[in-house]
Amino acid sequence: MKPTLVLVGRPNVGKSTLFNRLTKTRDAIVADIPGLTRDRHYGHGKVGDKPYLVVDTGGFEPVVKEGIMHEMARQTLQAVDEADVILFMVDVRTGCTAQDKIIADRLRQSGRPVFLVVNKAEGMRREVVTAEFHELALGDPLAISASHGEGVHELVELALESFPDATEDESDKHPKIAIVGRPNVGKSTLVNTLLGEERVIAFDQPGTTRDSIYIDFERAGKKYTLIDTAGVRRRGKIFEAIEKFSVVKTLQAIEDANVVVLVLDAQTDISEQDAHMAGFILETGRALVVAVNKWDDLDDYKRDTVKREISRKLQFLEFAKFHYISALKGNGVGGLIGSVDVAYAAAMAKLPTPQLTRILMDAVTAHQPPKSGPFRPKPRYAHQGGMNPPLIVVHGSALDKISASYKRYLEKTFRQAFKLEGTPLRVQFNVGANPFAGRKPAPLTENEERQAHRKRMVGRKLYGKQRKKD
Ligand SMILES: Nc1nc2c(ncn2[C@@H]2O[C@H](COP(=O)(O)OP(=O)(O)OP(=O)(O)O)[C@@H](O)[C@H]2O)c(=O)[nH]1
Ligand SMILES: Nc1nc2c(ncn2[C@@H]2O[C@H](COP(=O)(O)OP(=O)(O)OP(=O)(O)O)[C@@H](O)[C@H]2O)c(=O)[nH]1
Repeated sequence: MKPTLVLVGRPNVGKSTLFNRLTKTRDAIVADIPGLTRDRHYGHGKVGDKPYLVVDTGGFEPVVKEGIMHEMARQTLQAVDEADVILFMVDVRTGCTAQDKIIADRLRQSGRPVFLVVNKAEGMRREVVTAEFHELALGDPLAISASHGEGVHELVELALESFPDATEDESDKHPKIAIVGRPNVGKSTLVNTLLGEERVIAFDQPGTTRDSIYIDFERAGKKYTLIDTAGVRRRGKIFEAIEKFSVVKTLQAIEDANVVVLVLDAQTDISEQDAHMAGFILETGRALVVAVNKWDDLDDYKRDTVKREISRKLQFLEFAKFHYISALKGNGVGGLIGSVDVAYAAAMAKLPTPQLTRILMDAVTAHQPPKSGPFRPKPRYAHQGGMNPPLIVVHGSALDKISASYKRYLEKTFRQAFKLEGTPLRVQFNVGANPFAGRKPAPLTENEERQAHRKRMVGRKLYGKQRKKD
């Protein structure tokens, strides 16, 4: 198990900035707006040979009794309880505040190891920076600058001193799932239901989930990593910067995932935004499972209407499996994960060249590519060019003359033959010079040999008949 560092502190002390530096990602939204980091935020990092996990918590306002701030405080406390090391951040520019003292008390009670981190101390003398924070009684304050990177490496080394070096064992061969969708469709509820605990704040207010978070979990003995994302929202005046960021983050999460779960809301119309997001998923080539959520509360008539609307507007997602679920009640969630497994397996499938070539040749025998002018395209063999999405590269001559419909025919044939469900599939034609020119052709399989022989015999007979006639 990797040690977990948890970043705690008032809003705006620089937790997201430090988080980014520790994980070397742009995962957290950094902006000068208090309370922006609204969710727990998980990342991986490494110092020397020691890997660690980092958790960024929302701004800790322990005195708030209700509403989202209260909810965040609850989440923070949960993270604190799970921490191996707590990095308690304070801000030298605001000095030691009453709130810092309340948090310090709470952290002392937790009994976890706490390092007191004084941030925004770039270019300042250490003694000056740390003096006033001794009163928090959490040991020697450590001065850093998260944004300039000063003192950060030393801080992490110190924090991880008592943890052993890594023995590289964790294999990453499990699905990374991004849960995406418009605000309020029920992403957080779905994540909660999947995890069986209230790890992500679910709130009835658009834009509750502002940052993406990465969560490892196990279900039925299988490992998964879940990426929960901020919803894509319409432009508003005040939060425009944040919204833009959220869109980017959704897109990044899709890129980062193997399998995307697109959540739709059955109780509102399929919007352009839904379709745009679906289009983007398709473009990235990620495997996809669609969750039509809030299926409870709908009568049969409405269900019919929704299904019809979906098949009309999202026709281009026909490769994906659709699940009609209630994240709130937990209905259909098991089946959804089943489809994630299937889609992941398809996205990562290994397609051996001999098998691909055989399927290709059978397809060509059954139905030849139509002539284009004087040319008849002649596919000869195929190999796999990539995964997630599976890419099949077809070689042969005059392949640039292959029609779109013939391409679709080949796609369909490969998809069926390898049972590739839930993932886009790309077929590409190599129209460049034939790398096998001048070489011996690939050896035929036994079956192909037999078929070729039969064809030759038939040809000879026909030719014989023709000659007799002549
Ligand atoms: N001068 C200086 N500014 C910093 C430093 N670290 C962070 N900041 C700035 O402080 C502001 C808040 O930083 P964030 O990382 O968003 O703070 P946070 O604690 O995650 O805030 P919440 O998301 O509100 O909880 C941003 O404007 C940062 O650029 C630093 O080391 N020096
Ligand atoms: N009836 C019904 N309501 C649901 C279901 N799933 C979620 N909701 C409700 O929909 C609202 C929004 O749910 P969230 O999980 O916060 O939605 P989200 O997509 O994470 O929203 P953002 O954080 O804004 O992006 C909440 O009031 C949920 O209780 C469901 O299956 N059925």
